[in-house]
Amino acid sequence: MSEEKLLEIKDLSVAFRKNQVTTPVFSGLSFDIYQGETVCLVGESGSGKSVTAKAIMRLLPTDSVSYPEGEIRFNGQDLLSHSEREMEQIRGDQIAMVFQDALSALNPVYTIGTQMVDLIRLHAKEKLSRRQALAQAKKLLAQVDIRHADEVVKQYPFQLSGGMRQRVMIAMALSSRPRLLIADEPTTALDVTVQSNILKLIRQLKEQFGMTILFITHDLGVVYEMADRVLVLRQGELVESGTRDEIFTRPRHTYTKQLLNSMPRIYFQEQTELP
Ligand SMILES: Nc1ncnc2c1ncn2[C@@H]1O[C@H](COP(=O)(O)OP(=O)(O)OP(=O)(O)O)[C@@H](O)[C@H]1O
Repeated sequence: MSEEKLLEIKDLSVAFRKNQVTTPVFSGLSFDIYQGETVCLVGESGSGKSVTAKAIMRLLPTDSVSYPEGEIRFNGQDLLSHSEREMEQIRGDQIAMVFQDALSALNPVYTIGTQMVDLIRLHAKEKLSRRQALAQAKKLLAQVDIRHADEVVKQYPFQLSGGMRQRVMIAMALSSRPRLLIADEPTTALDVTVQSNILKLIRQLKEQFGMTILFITHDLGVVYEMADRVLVLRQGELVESGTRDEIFTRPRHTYTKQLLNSMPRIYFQEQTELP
């Protein structure tokens, strides 16, 4: 991990507006993510994790959200002052996102191959033919351990299992070699074995490509497997942050302790690395 800050969030405030009533999600949220680390943002449902991710990507609905206030600096650039066009480039090339629900993120009427080829050509630095892009798509699928890429590119999203779809989403996210990957509950909908394989894959790809990861989850088991550092969010407030081992062995805040107490103890007894 380096000393260089890749993402700096300073005093970020987001509020939703409905029928002239403004409800804040958080106000004055601040945290940094350093180059090369995996930071897990953890908290119960409704605490503001997804809103944080969407604010970074500037994907919050503009009709119902008060314009986010504060600063979001990515690689030194202030994202909140970027035009939509500049953001499109950042989203495509430098920050990628993987969601929980791959089925709704993929287009149901196009094959995996067509969707990957279009995306790869869109973000390619030089002009690529469809054939060249298809070759790259198959390479990316191999990198996420999909062995029969020749068949998968011809399939539609609904024909793949949940785990396979999530691998495809990860392959698509990697296609532009992003510096930051935001993974929002990417394994929540998967069964335990598939979840564990996908988490392992994300860890391997991070090492291979030197990515920085913001990993959003409500599941402390996943945090334990993934995090270098942990941010604990409660009702829009960052109540505690620390290294993974600090959070798991010396939690300070009552809310963090409650979260840990709600985990099945057997989980941690099975982990051999726990100090
Ligand atoms: N489009 C929206 N309009 C109005 N309020 C919203 C909208 N999106 C989110 N919120 C509110 O913002 C708060 C934070 O939601 P968020 O989705 O970030 O929670 P979360 O921590 O990601 O929870 P979950 O794990 O359930 O997704 C919630 O109170 C939610 O109701």
